Amino acid sequence: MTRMLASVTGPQEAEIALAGGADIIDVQNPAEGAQDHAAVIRATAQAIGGRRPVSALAGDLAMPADGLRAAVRAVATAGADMVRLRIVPGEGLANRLDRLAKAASGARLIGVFPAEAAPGLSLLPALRRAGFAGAMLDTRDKASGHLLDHLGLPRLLGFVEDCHANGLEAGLAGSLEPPDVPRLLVLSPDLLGFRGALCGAGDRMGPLDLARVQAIRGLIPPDLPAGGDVDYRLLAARGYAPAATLPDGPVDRVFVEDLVLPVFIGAYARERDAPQAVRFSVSAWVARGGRAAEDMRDVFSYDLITDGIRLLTGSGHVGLVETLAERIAAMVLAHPRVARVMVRVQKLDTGLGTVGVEIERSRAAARTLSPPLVQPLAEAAGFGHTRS
Ligand SMILES: O=C[C@H](O)COP(=O)(O)O
Repeated sequence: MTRMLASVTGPQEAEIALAGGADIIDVQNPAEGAQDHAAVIRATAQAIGGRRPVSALAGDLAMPADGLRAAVRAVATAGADMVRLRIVPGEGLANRLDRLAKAASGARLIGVFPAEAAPGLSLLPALRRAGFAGAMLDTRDKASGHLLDHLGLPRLLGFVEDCHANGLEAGLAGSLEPPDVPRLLVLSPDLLGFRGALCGAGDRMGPLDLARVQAIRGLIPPDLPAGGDVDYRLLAARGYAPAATLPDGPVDRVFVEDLVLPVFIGAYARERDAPQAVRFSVSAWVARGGRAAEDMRDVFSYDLITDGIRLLTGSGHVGLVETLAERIAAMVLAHPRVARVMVRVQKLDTGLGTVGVEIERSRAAARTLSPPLVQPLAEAAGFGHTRS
């Protein structure tokens, strides 16, 4: 399950976030330098009254040890259930983790890595040993771009997997927008964090907007009730659909044409030394959700195809174009809304003209789409250990 964190400036916005369905209320002054951060946290926690967990930033891990512990204690005693600490790149950070959990007195500690710097994942085991509950990636400089501008899908998948391997929850944030949500849900993070996308005109300095909170909420499927009614429109954002929509409903062809990427591919020894240009074209015949497409919840995003290709080609050398084409087809068919897929893989640098293979694969008629519907794409496609 992925939870939605909404950053708010105080009690008033907290109520809007709550009404819009946010799972975690994060107290954060987007202008920084809040006059009395602890007082705002206390007022927000009191207003929320336990209806949702409250989170708040306490400071930087680089702060002097005594000051850091005091900041963690102040935020926790003000009522935060989750205390976020920025992790700035640098040596000796592990030494600063001592006694932080005690200072947090029961609140869950979350380390926030800046997405702009190559995140120092070697610190994850130390975070776990120090009693942290999770780690997040977030952009520190909000003018520097979106999370995905700084780190590609393979790196983000690696972050989520490394967190989980260390027993930590994994969070992702950084000027996320609605089209980012289905792409990131595929990675199965425990948390997606938002501020700018929830504010009027997408300006994180502006006031929280209920309709925008609801729009983001609608893209993140809530926990599935066991055997209860499921809103499949929500699941569609994650690429899932009820069995009833296949194979009889209307079908759209979602396509990617002529995506060219450098790929380590080929059976010759020399083809292991350098990547070569490979062109990808993919068509996916996708069951419509039974209504006209109005927003991201109604579509199977072509981003899911391009992201999957990037993840697959970033996972090491592949011997044959046929192997790569099969993996891409399996990856696309891992989305239950996809009934049929065509994959064309063309090598452009062989000196023999354009060579390659084109395959078509269909969902086996016998394959059911019964629950569990929510299965990470990365896992379903068998590339859960990729790195770039
Ligand atoms: O963790 C949540 C942050 O407040 C995200 O803020 P942002 O969406 O404006 O980057």
